[in-house]
Amino acid sequence: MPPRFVLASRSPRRRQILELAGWAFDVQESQADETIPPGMPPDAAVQLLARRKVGAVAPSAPGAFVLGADTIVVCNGRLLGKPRTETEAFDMLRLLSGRTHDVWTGVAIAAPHGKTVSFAEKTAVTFWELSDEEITSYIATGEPMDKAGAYGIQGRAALFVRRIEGDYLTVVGLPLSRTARELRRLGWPPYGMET
Ligand SMILES: Cc1cn([C@H]2C[C@H](O)[C@@H](COP(=O)(O)OP(=O)(O)OP(=O)(O)O)O2)c(=O)[nH]c1=O
Repeated sequence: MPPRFVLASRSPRRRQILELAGWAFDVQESQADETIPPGMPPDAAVQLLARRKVGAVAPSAPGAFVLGADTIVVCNGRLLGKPRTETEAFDMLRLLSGRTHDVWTGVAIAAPHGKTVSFAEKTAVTFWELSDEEITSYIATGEPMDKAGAYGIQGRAALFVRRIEGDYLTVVGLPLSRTARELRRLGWPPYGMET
């Protein structure tokens, strides 16, 4: 039997991105601690969290490829995760206004033979200046609350973006082309299951 592929995530975006590759996969929510050790650089932090997400699911998916990912926004040396309140979302968007920030996504993949690899990708995003009214009406859409940096580039916040440098899908939560290349080295998709 060919190995299964399990996406360890509750994020609908990651599922949709992975669907672009055309592989059959299952989704399993992972409950992992998302606290980052103070002072850890962002590329290491997103890989650590992605590995934790994989580690929470892998024991219940023996013999499968298990993939987990984590996204954070870094602006002016501050690491921004998901906002806990609308006030926090406002402060994050105010910080991002008129500036260039980095979006880091870490990916971890556990292969059936027991090895786990991880990597991180970065995309730089530049926002136009945002007025307080723009920020307030964006927060009222509800879009910011489950997203790192309090915005979703794939939604209304597309209107905030002046330029990006890097893979767009790194911002949405999964750098698909790099992921596919890493997976190929680990033997996915198996012979005969290529799309
Ligand atoms: C910056 C940005 C982030 N995001 C999302 C991607 C991630 O889902 C989320 C960051 O939170 P994560 O903790 O990376 O992921 P999650 O909690 O949504 O899902 P899981 O841990 O179960 O895989 O922010 C966007 O959808 N669009 C964007 O433009």
